[in-house]
Amino acid sequence: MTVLEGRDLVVRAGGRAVLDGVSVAAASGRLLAVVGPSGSGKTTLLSALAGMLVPDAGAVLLDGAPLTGSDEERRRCGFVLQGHALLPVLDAGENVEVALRGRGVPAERARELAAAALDRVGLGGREGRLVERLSGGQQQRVALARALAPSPDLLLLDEPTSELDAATRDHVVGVLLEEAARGALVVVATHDEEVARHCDDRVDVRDGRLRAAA
Ligand SMILES: Nc1ncnc2c1ncn2[C@@H]1O[C@H](COP(=O)(O)OP(=O)(O)OP(=O)(O)O)[C@@H](O)[C@H]1O
Repeated sequence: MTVLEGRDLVVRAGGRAVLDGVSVAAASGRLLAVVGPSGSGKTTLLSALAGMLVPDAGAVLLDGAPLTGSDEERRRCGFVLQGHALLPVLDAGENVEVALRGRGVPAERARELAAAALDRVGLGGREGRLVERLSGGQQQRVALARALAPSPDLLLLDEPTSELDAATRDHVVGVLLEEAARGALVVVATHDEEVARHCDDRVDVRDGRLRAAA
């Protein structure tokens, strides 16, 4: 059982607290939605939980121990960040393979796993397409495939469906539920109530604080 916990997180930026004492816990086998409108603090919370942003106060604990930023921690975690951070001059398959090769997966196996991950997100057969030639929604799904492909213990996803039409969004939410069902801990930041509705748990963020669910 994996537990990721943010305790009393405070993040200050631009002269104010953009996270102001937020506590949240996510567990393996469950899909947690972090819900809130634009600017409410979702990205900041996810970045802190991912260990990419050190909070000004509070702590992030993985299985009860503070994050250390170790390679082992990074290997256990898959991310989808806003902006996707794909390599535009590589093709879709290569972008996914990079994450696998970085975890020591041999080249041929990485190719197979990348193709399978792209297929899961509805991009089967598009491995050879240059990322810079893909639509925003397709790029978003390549980023998701890259996060999923190594079967990480934790998946932290910032608005992974924001550029998708309703049918594709629903398909992707189904994939996230499958990931939780295989035992992954999945946190998804979203402003989309349709996404939140399918999640096991939710927290609502407003102006950097948690509030009771809408
Ligand atoms: N480095 C920074 N300097 C100043 N203000 C910041 C900084 N980072 C974030 N903020 C502000 O903190 C607030 C929360 O930002 P955050 O990106 O976490 O919100 P969000 O809920 O993810 O919004 P969106 O869905 O639009 O990405 C916003 O008002 C943002 O302008």
